[in-house]
Amino acid sequence: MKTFDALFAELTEKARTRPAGSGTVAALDAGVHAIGKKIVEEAAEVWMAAEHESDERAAEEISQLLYHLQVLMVARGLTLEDVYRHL
Ligand SMILES: N=c1c2ncn([C@@H]3O[C@H](COP(=O)(O)OP(=O)(O)OP(=O)(O)O)[C@@H](O)[C@H]3O)c2ncn1[C@@H]1O[C@H](COP(=O)(O)O)[C@@H](O)[C@H]1O
Repeated sequence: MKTFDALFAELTEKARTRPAGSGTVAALDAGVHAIGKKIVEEAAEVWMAAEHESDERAAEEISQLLYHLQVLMVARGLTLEDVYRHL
């Protein structure tokens, strides 16, 4: 099962190697503004799923929000340590 740290390593590598067909590369090319809008959209979907849908759907939406947060971190050049030291 993939962890938060493993996904971040994967996305960092995608940003470095820029493989064809990567949604992450496309998102990074779209920029921080577009990624930020996606985060807001996914956060709303998390809220709605948590309030109205199953545990499975809520977990799925949360995973998507975590993914888009990580894409924003990569876009800004932030590391896991940059975030973890605030936890
Ligand atoms: N975990 C994710 C992940 N979670 C969410 N998403 C993206 O976020 C979107 C969530 O979309 P919604 O369900 O809200 O659907 P949507 O609004 O119709 O989506 P879009 O039209 O906006 O693309 C998905 O379509 C994916 O584009 C993800 N994209 C990739 N990953 C993982 O990231 C890694 C790198 O992926 P690639 O860069 O695509 O190779 C792989 O391990 C993937 O499994």
